[in-house]
Amino acid sequence: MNIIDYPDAEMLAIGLADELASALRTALANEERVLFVVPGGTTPGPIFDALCETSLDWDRVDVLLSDERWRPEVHVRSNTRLIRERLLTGRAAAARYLPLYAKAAEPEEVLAELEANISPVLPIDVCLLGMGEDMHTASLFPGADNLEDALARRAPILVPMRVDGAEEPRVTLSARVLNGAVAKHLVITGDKKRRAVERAQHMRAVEAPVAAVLDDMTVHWAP
Ligand SMILES: O=C1O[C@H](COP(=O)(O)O)[C@@H](O)[C@H](O)[C@H]1O
Repeated sequence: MNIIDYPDAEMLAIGLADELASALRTALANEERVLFVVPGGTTPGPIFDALCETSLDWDRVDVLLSDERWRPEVHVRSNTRLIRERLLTGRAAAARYLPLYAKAAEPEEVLAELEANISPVLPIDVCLLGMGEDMHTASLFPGADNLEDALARRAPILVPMRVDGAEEPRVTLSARVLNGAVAKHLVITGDKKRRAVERAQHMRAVEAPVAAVLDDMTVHWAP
């Protein structure tokens, strides 16, 4: 992995949005449609704010989350809600959104349907991921029930994930699918996450799931 340091979160948002826009333009120059994977959580909002007014052919971009919390779109914890409010607005409103949630009590009930929607647009062209201080990325959590399936060489596209302490079930892209991306970026802020990603490089993915996606990864960090 390669780490790019920014002086603060504002510079990170501007710099990373520029880098993502440039990666999307390169992909759009070579393909009719491109697949852009984005994280949820608390970190990426300002990056989306900077990116959504960028001039590019958004109507040829498919946007997909790295993972979703099993909540209706209107719920405050829904990652889709974040994407709709902060990324799919302004010029980027022309992009096509591919949901990782469908109305059902449990993700297993609709997993095949969600996968069928994603499968034709793979592989990922540009992938942005986040990471928690516990070294989870997407919804690949240490100690989660299906982590080994999601890390397997022949993993399915989507894996439902439950972990003690999480407020709801999750659905996540598997490590195999994330690693198929042409360009991989990880965004983190703060000293704890910086130390965590550096430690993860020397750990097994079952303990530090982010380790499964660090090959050829560009990490963007600000204090
Ligand atoms: O729960 C999640 O956490 C990670 C990290 O989120 P952050 O709030 O620490 O930035 C995020 O990448 C993932 O998409 C999300 O579902």
